[in-house]
Formats: sequence, structure tokens, C-alpha cells
Amino acid sequence: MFAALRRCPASLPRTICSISRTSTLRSSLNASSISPLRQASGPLATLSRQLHQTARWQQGAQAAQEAVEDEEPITQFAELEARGMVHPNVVRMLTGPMGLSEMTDVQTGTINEALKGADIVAQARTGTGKTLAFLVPLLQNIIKDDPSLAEGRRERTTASDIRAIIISPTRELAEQIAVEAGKIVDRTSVIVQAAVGGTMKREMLARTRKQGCHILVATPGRLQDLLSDPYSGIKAPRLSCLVLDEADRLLDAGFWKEIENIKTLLPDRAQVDRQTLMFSATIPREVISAVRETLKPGFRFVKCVADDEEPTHHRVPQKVVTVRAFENMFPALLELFKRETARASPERPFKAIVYFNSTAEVQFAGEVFRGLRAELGNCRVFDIHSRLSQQARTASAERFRSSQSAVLFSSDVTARGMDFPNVTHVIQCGTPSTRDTYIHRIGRTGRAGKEGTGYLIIPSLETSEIRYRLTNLPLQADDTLQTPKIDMSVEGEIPADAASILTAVSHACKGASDEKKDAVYKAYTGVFQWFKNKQVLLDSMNRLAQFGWGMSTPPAIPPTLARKLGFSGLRGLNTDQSSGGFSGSSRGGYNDSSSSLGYTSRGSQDAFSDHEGRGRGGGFGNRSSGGYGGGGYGGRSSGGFSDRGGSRGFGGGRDGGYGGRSSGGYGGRGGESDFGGRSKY
Ligand SMILES: Nc1ncnc2c1ncn2[C@@H]1O[C@H](COP(=O)(O)OP(=O)(O)OP(=O)(O)O)[C@@H](O)[C@H]1O
Repeated sequence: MFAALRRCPASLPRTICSISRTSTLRSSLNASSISPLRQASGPLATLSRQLHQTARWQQGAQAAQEAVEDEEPITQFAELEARGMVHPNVVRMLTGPMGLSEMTDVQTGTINEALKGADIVAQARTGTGKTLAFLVPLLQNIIKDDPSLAEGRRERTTASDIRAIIISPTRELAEQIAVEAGKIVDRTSVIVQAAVGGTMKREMLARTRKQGCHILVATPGRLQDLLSDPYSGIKAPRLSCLVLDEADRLLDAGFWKEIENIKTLLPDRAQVDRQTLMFSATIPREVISAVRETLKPGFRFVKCVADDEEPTHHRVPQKVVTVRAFENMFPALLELFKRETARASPERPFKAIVYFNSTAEVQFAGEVFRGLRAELGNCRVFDIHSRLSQQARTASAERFRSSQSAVLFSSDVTARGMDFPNVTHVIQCGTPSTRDTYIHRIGRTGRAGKEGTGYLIIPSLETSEIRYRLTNLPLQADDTLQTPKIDMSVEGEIPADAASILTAVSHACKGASDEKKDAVYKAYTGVFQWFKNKQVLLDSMNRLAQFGWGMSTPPAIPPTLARKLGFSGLRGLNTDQSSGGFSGSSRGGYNDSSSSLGYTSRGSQDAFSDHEGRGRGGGFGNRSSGGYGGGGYGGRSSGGFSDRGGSRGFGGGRDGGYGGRSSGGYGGRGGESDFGGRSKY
């Protein structure tokens, strides 16, 4: 019942409010009685009609508001108009062009309360309509304060009359929210502007000065810059609402300082009353504790996911594929793409987002898989990450959004809030940095009631880590792919289709730029900082360079950096940046045949034994299906990787084969590209 949504006095311990769908009560106020239109013509007649409509609506709204004060909450958008709670020019956009009728739980839980002016912290699963849950009351409250804005007369306004500010952690999300806001204000005079980093500040300012602004959607850095710039002209002296979308992210260490600075640039709340709305799919307890003092007494915590419930959607199965080693990752990805593309239908084409934990991996995957498009039925391949210009980021996002079938390789710039239509698969390569990151990423599929599938592909050395990081999630082991199990370092017979995948990936990786491989190699040292056994990590990275990328010398790590990473003195470490080239000599401590370095099949088994041993202790998800936590994959029999069909060899010495010697230089690198691992926003 809605009564479960309790008031949360700021001075009392936090109240966690749960919410459930309620039955709809018919309103005593009929929509047609609110805004009857008289026949008239000409601009004056139109203006008079609009003012009359607004005046009538205001009267109706007041009466209706009083009548419904104690009624059940509203669950249909149309009722917001019928009960006089939201202006018809807003509601009819929602129910008309936007095609919405029933409100989601989080909308029911927040819109009613936010319309009354309460501060709100709302937590609801991904893709459940949180954006409209704050946009609708925010807009209505602006109209309530200034009814002349309800009509679409487009009167001139200024850049210094901002009534609401919405802050989003990422640029793409800010732009998306601004587009959504632009839709619902369409029949009003309310003006929406977006201000995001990476775009021309001058252009934004010129546009905003010309058109004015009532609702500003911004990223923290750009907002702080605009508000603190005395010449920007951007001001919010009558600010009535502040929204923090993805609030937990905005309040974590990465943005906290900027948000605090922004608050000092806003009107004093003692002088100008302001509503604060905070939304996210994940709101840790600490966030509530941290913000309690800054919220008005009586704020509501609308929690649409109970603590003991899974935070992800039941209709999104989530599978974990464990690959033997780093070098199995891309073959597993290609095998999965091929299988899922084959299963797709014209009604439901394959559309996937693939997340990696570093920008370097995203860039490399983009290059490699663009070279493999023929294997994917020519489905489009995009990448998006913080190293692209904002223009290129926006272009990638837009192209992916409008594609029927495509793969988007992404860093966490798209992990939160992005509403790409009809994403069928979210594939996460490597364990995400936090459980919340996993939840937000998986939330890019299965949105607004649709189906979707999640895959997590992890190297076996991460098995114990995911049990630690990804608790209380419905993860299921999946060992239906062939390539994850193949030991690339030993010869053995493998099925023809798997061999063909390995060959294709091998060619594509060998053809990819050395610079990107170097960047991935260094990025791994950051991504896997948590991994204690540095020798095992280095061995695994070197296996990737050798068997995955066909390099005879692993990329170099400068001595100073090696020291910082705890890599100094490790077996197989190449610190010689000037060695330049695939010498195959012992200088880099790495070549195809050097068994002393532990790159024979046995050596690699040893490298993983630590984790395989630990994996045995627990298992994960559906243990009976095997393959996860059940120990390592067995060694291969000798005999050479060969295509069973005999058409394509996969032997160590063959061109294009794994472990083959490569020609071409591997020069020393200037600078440290992408070191530090985790992708930035
Ligand atoms: N009441 C509704 N009925 C049907 N669809 C809706 C409704 N409200 C919103 N939607 C649609 O649902 C999709 C997801 O909405 P939205 O992006 O606001 O989700 P979200 O909860 O903010 O997700 P995230 O947690 O990922 O940020 C959008 O395409 C939106 O148009």
C-alpha cells in the first residue's frame, strides 16, 4: 500500500519505505470539465483561450488537489490531469506523442509526493522510468510557480532565470535527459538546455543567452564552471529544484567535491526554498546517511527494491562464462556473437553492449572486432570511451541507438542511465570494479519490461574475486561455449568451428596495432591491482601477448613503474623499452620456446593452479552444470591444433596460428597510455 511510503523525519533514523502498485481510484474530476475549449480564431483569441484554459485548470487543480489529498496514489498518467495535479499540456504529451499510459512503481511512488514539494531519494531498478519520475513533478512545480509558462507561447526568457538544475555524472546521460525533458516541455514555454563537458562552452552560452533557460541539465564539471564564471550569465536566483540523477555516483569520491562546490554557488536554501530529488538504481546506506542533513525534514526514501530482493530484473538471465586465460577472451566473445547472431530473428535482431574495465581494452576490441565484421554477418561495430572527442562519443551513441543490429564496445561512460533501445545482450568482459557497476551495466538491457540477456566473461584467475564482489546476484555458470576451454599454449585437436574462430581472432589480433596492445598490457596492471600474486598476473599477461596477440616479446614496463606495481624482479618482466622489436631474444625474458620462463603448457597450468585450487572450494551459481569453480580445464593431448576438416591449420609455426613467430617491430613506447586501468567517464 501507498501508506507504506512513510515520512522520513530528517532528525530520526532513516526510514526505508517500500512501495507497491495500488489500485486506481477514479477521480471525481472529469478531464473534459477541466479545460473546455471555446471556438475562436486569431492570435488574441488563442492567447485568451490559453489564459482561460490555464485559469480554469488552476481552479480545477486546486479543487481536485483538496479532494484527493487522502486518496490512493495515482497510477495512470491521464489521472494526473483528471485530478488537476499536472497541467494538461504536460500530461497530453506523455499520453499522446510519447504513448505512455500506466505509471511505473517508481513514478507512482515519487510523482505524487514530489508534486507536494517533498524532498525525495528514490531507488528503483534500471530502466523503470526514473527520468520521468523526476521530470514530471519538476516541470509541474515550475508551472505551478509561474502559470504563464504552461502555454506554448515561447516568450523570451533569459539565461539567468533557471528554475531547475539536473545533474548527471556522464555527458551522454545529460544529453539524453535533456532530450527527454525537451519532449515533455514541448507544449509549454519552458526552455531546456544541456551543458556538458567536452563541448564548446561558447556555443552553449550563445544558445542559452539567445533562447533562455528554465531547466538546465548538466555534468558536474561544466555546471561548476558555468555557475562560478561571473561572465557566463548563467544564474539560478529562483532555483526551485535540484535533481541528482545517479545520485550515488555523484556523491561518491569522484564527484563529491564538485557537487559541494556547486551547492555553494546556488541560492541559500534559507532564502529560496528548494526541492531536492535524488534517483538511482543503487543507493547504498552510506549515501542516505551522508545526505540526510542536507534534505528537508520529512523527506521520503522511495525504495522500490527490498533489501532481500535481487537488484536486477528477473527477466534478464545472467550467465557467467569462465575462460581459461586472458587469451581466450576474444575467441569466447566471437563465439558468443556468432551463436547469438544466429539465434536472432528479424523481429529481435542481435544488439549488444560489451563492457571492458579499461579504455585501452575498449579501443583494442573495437579495432579487432571491426576486422571481424564478416564473421558477424556484417553487423555494425562501434566503440565509445572517454578518449574519444565528445563529438565522436555522441556520434557513436547515436549510431548505436539507431542501429537495428550492432555491437557497442564501451567503457563505463554508458554504464549508467543510457536508454539505448532494444539492446538484447549486455556482455561484461572481466569482473566489474563494483557490484553496483555490474547492476547498472546489466541494466542497459531488459528495459521498460523488455527481455534481455547478460553475460559475464571472466578469466579463471578472477573466479574467487567475483564471489567476493558480486554477491546476491542471480548468476548462472555457462559452459556451453567451446573456445573458453582451449589451452592455447599446447597442441591439441579442437573442433573445426572452434579452430576457425581461433584462426579468425588470431589474424585480427595480429593485424591490430602494437600501440593498442601495449596500452592493454599496461592497463591490465591497473585493472588487476587487486590481484596479489603478481608473478601469476605477469605470466598471464605474457601468455596473452604470446598466444593471444602473437608477440614474441611482451610489451615493456619501465623499471620505475614496475617497482610501483610490485613487478620488479618478476620472471618474464620486460623492462627494456628500447629493445624495440620482436627480437625473440632472451632480453625481454620471453620467447616462444623458452621453457625456463614457464610458458610451456605445464608452466601455464601452474600459473593458474592457485586460483583453480581456490575455485574448487566454492563453485558458483549452477554448479551442477559444471565448468565454474570446479577446477581447471585439463591439459591437451599433443597433436597440434588442427582444423578437423583439414582445411585450416592451427599449428604453432603456421602463419596466423597461435604462438607463431611474428615479424614486424615492436618499438619502445613514449608515454604511458592508459595506465591505471579503470575507464574514466
Ligand atoms: N510509464 C512508463 N511506461 C512505459 N515506458 C516507460 C514509462 N516510463 C518510462 N518509460 C520508458 O522506459 C525506458 C527507461 O526509462 P528511464 O531511462 O527513465 O529508466 P531509468 O529507471 O532512469 O533507468 P536507469 O536506472 O538505467 O537510469 C525509457 O525508454 C522510457 O521512455
